[in-house]
Amino acid sequence: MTGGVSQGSSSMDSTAEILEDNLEKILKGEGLEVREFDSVPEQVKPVTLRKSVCYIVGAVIFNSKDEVLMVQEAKRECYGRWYLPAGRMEERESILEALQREVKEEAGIDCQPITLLLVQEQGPKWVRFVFLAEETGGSLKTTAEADSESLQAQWWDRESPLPLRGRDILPLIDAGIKYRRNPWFPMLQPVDFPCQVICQRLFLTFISSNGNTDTSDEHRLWLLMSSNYATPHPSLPIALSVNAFDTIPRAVHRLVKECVPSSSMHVHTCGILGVQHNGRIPGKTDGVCFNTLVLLENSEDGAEISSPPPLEGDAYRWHEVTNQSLRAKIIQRIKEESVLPVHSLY
Ligand SMILES: C[C@@](O)(CCOP(=O)(O)OP(=O)(O)O)CC(=O)O
Ligand SMILES: [Mg+2]
Repeated sequence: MTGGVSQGSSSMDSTAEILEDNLEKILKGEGLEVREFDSVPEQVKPVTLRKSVCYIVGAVIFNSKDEVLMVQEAKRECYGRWYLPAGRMEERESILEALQREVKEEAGIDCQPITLLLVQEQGPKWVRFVFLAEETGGSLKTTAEADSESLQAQWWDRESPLPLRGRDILPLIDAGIKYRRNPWFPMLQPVDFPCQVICQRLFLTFISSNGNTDTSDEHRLWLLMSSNYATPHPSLPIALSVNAFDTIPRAVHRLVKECVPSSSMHVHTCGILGVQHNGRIPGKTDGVCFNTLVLLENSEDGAEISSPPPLEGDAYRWHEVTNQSLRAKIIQRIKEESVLPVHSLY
């Protein structure tokens, strides 16, 4: 969260307004600067592409006959087998530039992203950004154009037999079909914000449960806020991935464990609201900030809970969202799971 610090009641309103504006931005998939590490640069080791982090992009592209674009691999270890156009990001690339480069190199096709479809991760050492994209030009790579990137590209009807490099692409294709039939979350593109680490900005919510009623306007909703003084305004907490295997849920659980002593709480990582990356300066902006929607639930079924669990220490506090429209939006995203899925492969 950015902006000046203000004092007094009127400025309290401006603080609340700025906070609500920032929450709305995150909900819309927009980005916010990550300023939390500005005051403690020594505590944070920037990540470096292809050394401490590896990002992969993959494209699910359909033609008018609902066939999916596939490329035949030229690599020795998977020679002649078929896969989605996919590959590792290179230095100074944005995520979208990597997507378009890989599809062009491997399939000969120009493409535009429709939306991020899925993020798969095993911690910073392996993060795969899967896109639903559409063909905008170029021409299918033929065997006469075979090179080290691929042997050729073809449209696959998804039924005829095809020797695959890996069956891991089948659920990715299914996700593309499902999204085209029923876009269950708003289209989402990465946004250009520099970040030196891999972290999650937690949109961590707690919803009061008053027994059995299910009308959203009867629920109260709180967000966990950080009292981090490096940022001029109340800000959402940032969970840092601290090693190569630190997946998003692990980093989230660790932060919650730090501040919520209550053991009857279940932490549900709902999914991703936004992806912030820049990548322009190797070793300085190779990080990604995932704006992540998390729900803290009381694990005792049916318990009537009217307020969030107490917090340990003063690093965090609960902020009740009293703006009814904003509250309803947040509750709707949670109930409908209307977020970019993140599959954390342990
Ligand atoms: C890494 C994959 O998702 C496939 C994409 O990477 P490539 O092996 O095709 O890399 P490039 O040579 O850059 O195209 C498979 C995996 O196991 O991670
Ligand atoms: Mg590849």
